[in-house]
Amino acid sequence: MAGLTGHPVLEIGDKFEELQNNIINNNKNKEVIDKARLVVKGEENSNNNNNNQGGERDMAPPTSNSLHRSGSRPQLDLSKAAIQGNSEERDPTILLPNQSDDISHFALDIGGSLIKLVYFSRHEGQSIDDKRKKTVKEISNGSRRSYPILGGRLHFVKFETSKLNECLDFISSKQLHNGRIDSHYWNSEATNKENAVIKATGGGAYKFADLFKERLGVSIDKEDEMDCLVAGANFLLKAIRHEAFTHMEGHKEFVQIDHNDLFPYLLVNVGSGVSMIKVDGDGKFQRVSGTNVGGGTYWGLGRLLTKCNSFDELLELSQRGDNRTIDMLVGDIYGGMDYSKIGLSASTIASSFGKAISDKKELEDHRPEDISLSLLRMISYNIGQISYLNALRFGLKRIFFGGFFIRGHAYTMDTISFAVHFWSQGQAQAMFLRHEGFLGALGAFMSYEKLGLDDLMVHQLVERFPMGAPYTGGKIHGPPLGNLNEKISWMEKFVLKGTEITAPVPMAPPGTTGLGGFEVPSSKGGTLRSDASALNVGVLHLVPTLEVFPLLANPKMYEPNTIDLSDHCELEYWFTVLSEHLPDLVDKAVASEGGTGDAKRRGDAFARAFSAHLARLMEEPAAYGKLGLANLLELREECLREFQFLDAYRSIKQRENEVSLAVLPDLLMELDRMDEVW
Ligand SMILES: Nc1ncnc2c1ncn2[C@@H]1O[C@H](COP(=O)(O)OP(=O)(O)OP(=O)(O)O)[C@@H](O)[C@H]1O
Ligand SMILES: CC(C)(CO)[C@@H](O)C(=O)NCCC(=O)O
Repeated sequence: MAGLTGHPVLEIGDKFEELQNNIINNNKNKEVIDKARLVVKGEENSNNNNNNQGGERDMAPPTSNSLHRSGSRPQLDLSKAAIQGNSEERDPTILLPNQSDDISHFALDIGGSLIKLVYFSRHEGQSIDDKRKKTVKEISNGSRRSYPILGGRLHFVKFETSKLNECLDFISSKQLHNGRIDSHYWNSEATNKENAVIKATGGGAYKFADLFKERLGVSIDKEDEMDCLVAGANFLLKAIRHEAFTHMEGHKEFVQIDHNDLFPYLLVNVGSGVSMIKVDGDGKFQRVSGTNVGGGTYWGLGRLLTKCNSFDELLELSQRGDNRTIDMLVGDIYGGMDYSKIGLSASTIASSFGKAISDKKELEDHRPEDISLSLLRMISYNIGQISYLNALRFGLKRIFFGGFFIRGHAYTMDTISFAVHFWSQGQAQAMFLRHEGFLGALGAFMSYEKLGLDDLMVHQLVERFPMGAPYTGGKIHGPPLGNLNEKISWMEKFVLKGTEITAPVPMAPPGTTGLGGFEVPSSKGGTLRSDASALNVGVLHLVPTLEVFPLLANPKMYEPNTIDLSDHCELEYWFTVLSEHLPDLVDKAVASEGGTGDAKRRGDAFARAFSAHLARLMEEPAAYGKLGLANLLELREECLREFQFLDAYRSIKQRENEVSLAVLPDLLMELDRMDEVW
């Protein structure tokens, strides 16, 4: 890996004030000030009057509008990216030598029902004092420029649009609108909100523009919703390994997309309303249809009919429902018989809600559970059917479904898949996306001129799940836990609650009777699991320098996970191995941190977090996407890192090193004494 040898390592800001003064005195423009803040380490001269050290530099008062506030948007330039220093390091610093500007930090999709937010953060621990925080110098045309080192994560968060204030508070609390989360140490002017512009799409980008200006002092740069949906979908399908999956009769299967054979496809975004878009390439698409019977209809009508207080409650109700009490089946009409001549079984729904009339029952005579299921089935099936008809119109074989109505919900996906399969007689395929509801927000995020994200390859994005993931089923994302202590107390709190905490369970596959007849979905647990923002979607780590082994015949299709845990025997075996080994690993981790009381507390919290992940995955192996042994081991490492165990085997290594060093002189002498034999 190219290590940029020969380029001196620079540090930020040491000569900022001095340069700034010079520049201001020289009446240069504000852009120069921004660039001048990145100064060569070791070249600080004695005239440097800047007393600021380390983090204090961040507090430098805003003096001008930063580059990323200007009309020309920032870029994340991944060209010539390389690892800085020792490439053997576990978490080596990534250099983006051609990265000059700050990058954008967040983008929004403000829909009729939900607000989706995607934001970027630098790798944890790269604080102002971090040794890894460096810049590189490049001399071109005789002028010196320095560049910050990037590498970071994409986070996904959602809020209800009716609770816009929660979203504004979140943005405020993380200072996203000030760009502070990442850029502050090389761009303190970011606190100047004047001219700050954020990208947003969805109707709310128009509707709430004034509110954003009022509350956060930022202007909204509106991006077209369809453009964003398509850009987001294309990015996910190309850059994320196993983003798409099929879901038939309770069985989930991840699909590896061939980049050269992606287009054309039909994208169906099931939000409050439904958009159907024929996608022919990057930026090449046509909205070919839509329907106003969508997620908003299910939630709106369902709320009126069942008095549910939340979408999740309504969805949960459906799990205990029996639609046969309310739907009119073919068998109800044909005296229990199939109408096989036209391919309809007795259990096929002939008319959704049809029995509500013939039984002459009032609303209160029906169980809310049955109403919810019937409604869910009606809407999902209808969407599947219309989608297929549009695919047929344009000869498309693949249909990708996104939007938060899907919500990773087994019954919804099975119903849509069934409709597509049934009407196309198996010729078309319904596929779902793990980042289902975030297409638009991702598209808006990527619309900051050129971020370089679209150039990322599958192996350069690694998805990780935070320690809280197994616990947060069904909840809309709240403010994240800030520091280590908060994380530990959070884990302790859950243990205190004891039996109330159960690992999330999947919804059992619905029974099907073929030919369109659906039986009651059976449910293992009373609670709806797998919330899309908290569980199915992790944090995407951008590792732009990762390269696959160059001699691979087909790097794009290379699968690093040689042990596939979708095989149940493998799964059980490895889960047992990892669970049994856990106490020993905790002991080693605690010892690696000196065995202090604090280390023990962190060790306990780690064990709890990792056990919760294991329990979650044992019940739903695909909860975090396709699962291989390598993912599981990486998950364990990530958990250790979350509780600040950098190397659980450190003390063992130390001991072994000491012992080795003690015998080294003797060994060398012995080698010296040996005759050279060639
Ligand atoms: N917690 C939730 N609260 C409300 N609706 C939810 C929730 N979770 C899932 N949904 C479903 O997701 C739908 C909204 O999906 P999505 O966020 O993709 O669309 P939107 O952008 O709000 O709508 P549109 O694109 O039509 O403006 C809702 O109509 C509802 O069916
Ligand atoms: C109006 C939008 C695009 C807003 O996201 C969406 O809700 C939608 O596609 N509704 C369906 C409208 C129709 O085509 O009938």
